[in-house]
Amino acid sequence: MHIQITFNNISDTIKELLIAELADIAEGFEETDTDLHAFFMKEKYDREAVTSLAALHNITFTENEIAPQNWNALWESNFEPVIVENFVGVRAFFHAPIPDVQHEIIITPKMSFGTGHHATTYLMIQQMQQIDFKGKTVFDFGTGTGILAILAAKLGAQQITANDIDEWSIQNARENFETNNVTDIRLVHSDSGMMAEHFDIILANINRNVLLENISHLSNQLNNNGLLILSGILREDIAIIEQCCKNNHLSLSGQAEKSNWMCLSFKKL
Ligand SMILES: C[S@@+](CC[C@H](N)C(=O)[O-])C[C@H]1O[C@@H](n2cnc3c(N)ncnc32)[C@H](O)[C@@H]1O
Repeated sequence: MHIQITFNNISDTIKELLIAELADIAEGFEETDTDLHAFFMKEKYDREAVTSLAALHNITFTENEIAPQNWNALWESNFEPVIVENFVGVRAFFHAPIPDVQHEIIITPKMSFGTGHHATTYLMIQQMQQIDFKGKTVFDFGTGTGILAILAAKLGAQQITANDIDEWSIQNARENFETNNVTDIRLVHSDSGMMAEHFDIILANINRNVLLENISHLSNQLNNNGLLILSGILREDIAIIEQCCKNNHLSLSGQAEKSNWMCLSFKKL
């Protein structure tokens, strides 16, 4: 059996926060006008985490055991194309091509995070539009579906490494690299931002705590004048992230916001 949690009567902002906070343990989400349903495999369900999130946001939830779901059918029914300005269009293979965008990315997300729907990915794509990737070495820390690594390849990056803690995401990213004809990206299954190589650009859309734990590794691996683009940060966490970056020779060079989520760019001094 699987578990379905329903968070009742919540705002769109709280829905977005919950989706991001539960992305690592939930198999999928379904939204209605007022509610959010989150689906879990029984062995991955963490009642304590769900209860403390509900208390944090001052909301209620109900919990039901349900028949096993077809997660593929769930994401297919939920996945609408995403367009980031006229720069990038993200769609599934069953959608029609998106006209008038510079780069099209085809994603089969299944259980991984990274379709551009979430503000944190959208902001990363927007920031990537400002950066010259041609001939650059790139590390995509926490690649999920591989969306950012695919975009870096399409923008002309020369050598790309992508990692994820989640074995399922590694398989899914590999599948998406093949679909998008960018198969020379190196994929690593690992649980930290520590790599042996140095990079010109590091992309990291994860969350506050994983970022704080890894900023010193990321900075050590960045070439001088290299760029670190961080997303997955809430507005109230800007100061702590900025201070940690400052302590690690990284100077804030840009920031963007969407739905209370921040994307911060840093330059290695
Ligand atoms: C918010 S998703 C971002 C996915 C994609 N890069 C995007 O921008 O949409 C974060 C990803 O980081 C992975 N992750 C979380 N903690 C990690 C860690 N300590 N080491 C490596 N990957 C991690 C998760 O499995 C998830 O796929």
